[in-house]
Amino acid sequence: MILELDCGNSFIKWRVISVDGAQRLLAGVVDSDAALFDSLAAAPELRVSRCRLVSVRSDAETEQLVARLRESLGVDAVCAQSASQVGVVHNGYEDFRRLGLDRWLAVLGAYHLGQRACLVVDLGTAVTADFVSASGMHLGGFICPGLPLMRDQLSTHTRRIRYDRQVALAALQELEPGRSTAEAVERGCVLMLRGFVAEQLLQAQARFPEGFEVFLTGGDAGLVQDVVPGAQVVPDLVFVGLAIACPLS
Ligand SMILES: Nc1ncnc2c1ncn2[C@@H]1O[C@H](COP(=O)(O)OP(=O)(O)O)[C@@H](O)[C@H]1O
Ligand SMILES: CC(C)(COP(=O)(O)O)[C@@H](O)C(=O)NCCC(=O)O
Ligand SMILES: [K+]
Repeated sequence: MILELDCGNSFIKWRVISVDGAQRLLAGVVDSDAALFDSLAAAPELRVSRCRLVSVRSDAETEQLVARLRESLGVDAVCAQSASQVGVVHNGYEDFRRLGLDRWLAVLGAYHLGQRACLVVDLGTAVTADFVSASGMHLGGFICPGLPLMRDQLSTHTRRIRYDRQVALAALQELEPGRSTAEAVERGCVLMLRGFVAEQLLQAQARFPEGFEVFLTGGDAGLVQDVVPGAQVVPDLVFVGLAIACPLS
């Protein structure tokens, strides 16, 4: 079995696949290393022989996780590294090492699945949009705060924006003008995300008149899905790219 990890700024997405990559056996989302090891310990008949991961966390945090994986599972995790090119896909950053590895893998995964120009939007702690041309040139992208950051900044920098988490979840049942603080903030922030995605779509239409695929991924992809009716929502997009960047021969 292969254990795959996508370590974002807020959550670790993990999954276990068969060695030939054909079957997805287990999967989960956890908010800490400790919770990851608890989930793995509770998994029935887990026999991990290989591990690969991508992390946008600090090198120290990533090294600590790799060490714990070695201790508890006896595997040496292969970590995705920055590259200026993988196959025909070229990294478009001035310094390719500065492009977030999750973005790079999502770009690789999207181009692999789409085989033509792509717009890739990843909605997590931060929201990122990346453009890839039909020939595989990554043209760069945009970064803005994601839903958790927008909502936290509002409560941190105001005195009276306060409401509880349960109320927040209920507020997103619809997007009518809010009639409570929770509704006004939650819906306002979701409309920011939706407006961002709509703008990226316009940019892709102008940049790729010959047509393009839109890929949405990340924990909040569902909140913007209907802004782009033809979009493919691929929760595992980073893992698709991880398998390409880190083949386990
Ligand atoms: N089941 C879930 N578990 C955790 N976060 C979720 C879930 N469903 C939606 N979300 C949303 O997804 C966001 C995290 O997305 P994710 O792509 O995991 O972020 P990151 O990669 O930055 O850690 C959360 O802030 C939350 O708004
Ligand atoms: C933009 C990000 C913070 C997104 O992280 P996430 O929301 O997935 O946790 C991450 O890709 C990152 O740290 N990037 C480095 C900066 C850059 O891509 O230019
Ligand atoms: K993201």
